[in-house]
Amino acid sequence: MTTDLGPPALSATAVRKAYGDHVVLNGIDLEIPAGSVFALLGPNGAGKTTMVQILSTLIRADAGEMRVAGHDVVRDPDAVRAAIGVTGQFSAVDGFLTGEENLLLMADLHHLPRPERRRCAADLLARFDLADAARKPAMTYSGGMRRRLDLAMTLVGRPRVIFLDEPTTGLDPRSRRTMWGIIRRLVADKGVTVFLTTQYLEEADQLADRIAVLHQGKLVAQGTAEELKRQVGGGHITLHFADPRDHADAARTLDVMSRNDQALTLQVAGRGDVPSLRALLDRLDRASLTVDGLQVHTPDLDDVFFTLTGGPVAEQEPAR
Ligand SMILES: Nc1ncnc2c1ncn2[C@@H]1O[C@H](COP(=O)(O)OP(=O)(O)OP(=O)(O)O)[C@@H](O)[C@H]1O
Repeated sequence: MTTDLGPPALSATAVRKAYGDHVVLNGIDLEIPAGSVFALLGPNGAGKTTMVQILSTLIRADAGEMRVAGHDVVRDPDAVRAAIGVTGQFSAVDGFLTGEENLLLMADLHHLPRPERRRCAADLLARFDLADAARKPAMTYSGGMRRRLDLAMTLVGRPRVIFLDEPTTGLDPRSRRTMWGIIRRLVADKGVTVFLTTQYLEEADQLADRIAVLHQGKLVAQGTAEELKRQVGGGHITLHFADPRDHADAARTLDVMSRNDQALTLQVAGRGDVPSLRALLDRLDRASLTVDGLQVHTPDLDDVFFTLTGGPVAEQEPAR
């Protein structure tokens, strides 16, 4: 399908994949505009890697139509391979080679003209903050450096669509943020399309223009982070009381979602904006009840996942 923004960078219709009677993907439809970041969100075992492997021509789907960078995945896999880059859980980095050698090897594989090889390697090492470590064997790199090198190697071929399969799994929070910055710059500078898989709701929220939630072989929701959060409805406010009598009286006065008699807390529905907080506190004041403290909880993607799947983000077995 063609949109106002030109043909999508990636489209998929009714994609299905099963291993024996184990249905991993059960009718997946996707359309990703060029130059955007798309996040496929799901817990361990949801089928994210399987989807990436199918779209990047590594394995065949049982059914479905897919186009990547304008090419049919089944009929024209070579053209798809030439247009994409994939960094996955199994890195292409050779630990015995230095960062620079890894990049030069990649430049060789892509038949870059000789003078351009060194220029390309130097440029990528600088961009990915690896210049100081360029001459050290990759096996001495930290997890974050290795991921950055892996992504840099993918860029040597100037892909138009990049698949990042769980790019920050196992990284510490600081390395994760560095990686996020790199991914954002990649899209802003080069206009490439990023297909990202993640089990981190915050990562999808931070990076993606659009998010799809994969659960038991199906996409149970698609939209921007804001749209998904809206589906969950409002947030809630937790009120803390110091006096058990105030706690009990407030529980009778207010429309309470839940109460904790040990912690002396009450949860009430509400967006937590200033007028509704003022109204809530006025109501307690009029009843001469003293609130010790309060917390506002605005809905996040964790709530979305909980609402859509009826459970927390945890390892799951796809539908059989
Ligand atoms: N070659 C295979 N043969 C049989 N089952 C497989 C094969 N590859 C994957 N699976 C199963 O398909 C399901 C989806 O796996 P997949 O790796 O796509 O999930 P994922 O969402 O990427 O999870 P993770 O975050 O753990 O990588 C899992 O239950 C897995 O065991």
